[in-house]
Amino acid sequence: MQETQIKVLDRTLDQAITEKINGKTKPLGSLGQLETVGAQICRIQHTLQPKLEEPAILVCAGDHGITQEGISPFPQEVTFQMVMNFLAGGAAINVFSRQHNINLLVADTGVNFDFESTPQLLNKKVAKGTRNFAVEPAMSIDQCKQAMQNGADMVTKLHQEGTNIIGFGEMGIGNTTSAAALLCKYAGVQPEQACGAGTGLDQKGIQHKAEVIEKALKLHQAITSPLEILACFGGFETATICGAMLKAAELKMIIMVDGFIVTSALLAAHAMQPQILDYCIFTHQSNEQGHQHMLSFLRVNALLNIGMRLGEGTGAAVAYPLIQSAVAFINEMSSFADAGVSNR
Ligand SMILES: Cc1cc2ncn([C@H]3O[C@H](COP(=O)(O)O)[C@@H](O)[C@H]3O)c2cc1C
Ligand SMILES: O=C(O)c1cccnc1
Repeated sequence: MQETQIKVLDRTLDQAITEKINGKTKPLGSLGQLETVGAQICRIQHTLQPKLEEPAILVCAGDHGITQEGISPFPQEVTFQMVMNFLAGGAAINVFSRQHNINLLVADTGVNFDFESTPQLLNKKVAKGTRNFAVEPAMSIDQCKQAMQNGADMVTKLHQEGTNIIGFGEMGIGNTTSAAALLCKYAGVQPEQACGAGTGLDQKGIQHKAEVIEKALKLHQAITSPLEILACFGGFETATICGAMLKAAELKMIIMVDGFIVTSALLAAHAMQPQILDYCIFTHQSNEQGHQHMLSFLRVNALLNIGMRLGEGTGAAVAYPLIQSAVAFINEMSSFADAGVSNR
């Protein structure tokens, strides 16, 4: 993975941005988080006329050795079956991306299946699934770096094609366990707080998942560097998304952060380069309980909290119109002076 260097945002336009927003025909602050997001996009793009161009969502799929521990109610083959569903256009993320004209890309980052080669599926397979982190690190450092580089390459290409806003999605049976372990390591949260139902575990299942993580944390307690943590507990899709996010921020793209799994990839990226947060819009708060711990650790608020807990990038897709509204009001709304409306 080539080193990325994310710039801390230039804040010299901050006062002009605030004045522009406060000059609009509305009571101060009355557009709430749309104002915060609009200002953030102005800052990222260093302009008072922000633009969203060629929005994209990149869904990364990968399989997880940790499924051997019985931590998901669904069998591993659902990962490749859902990839087929993405390619056929029938998954939730297909529907919402079509609805909002978002360019949807799907990558095999490490699925345990031999797909027929098709231009619709980006082949970024590092291996056919990670190893079981209850026994050994999920991937080697080289594999982790390879996945991160693959993510960076895909983002670079999209950037060259004109994309300036990107969301990430994932598919990988077992990946809520991996994400929970990453949450424990990066944020110091306890397994019971980090674990949730995932695709639908009952209370006993959640307890078992927490125990699996607790044992794995003990086994790998010597591991402390951000990259080693990602390699030990992450998935190929998570590592790919981590590298992709780092590159997106370096290229000054807007990053739409989805739910629990995608935020676990961001925890890794944040541990490597904390300034990445300036480029992130948190689209929704997942109902997977650990997600609230991730958001509090990062000290951020999400735009939506509507009980979603699917992944695939669906939170990013459904929140995209709100981001469009944030940009539209900044560009199109009249000021008190233009409209002849009396200000206080
Ligand atoms: C049909 C189906 C579609 C999905 N789309 C996303 N996920 C989500 O659930 C999985 C993680 O949950 P766990 O850790 O409990 O296995 C991931 O693949 C995630 O993207 C799905 C899960 C299923 C079953
Ligand atoms: O919030 C998520 O990303 C999520 C939650 C449960 C299952 N899969 C994904």
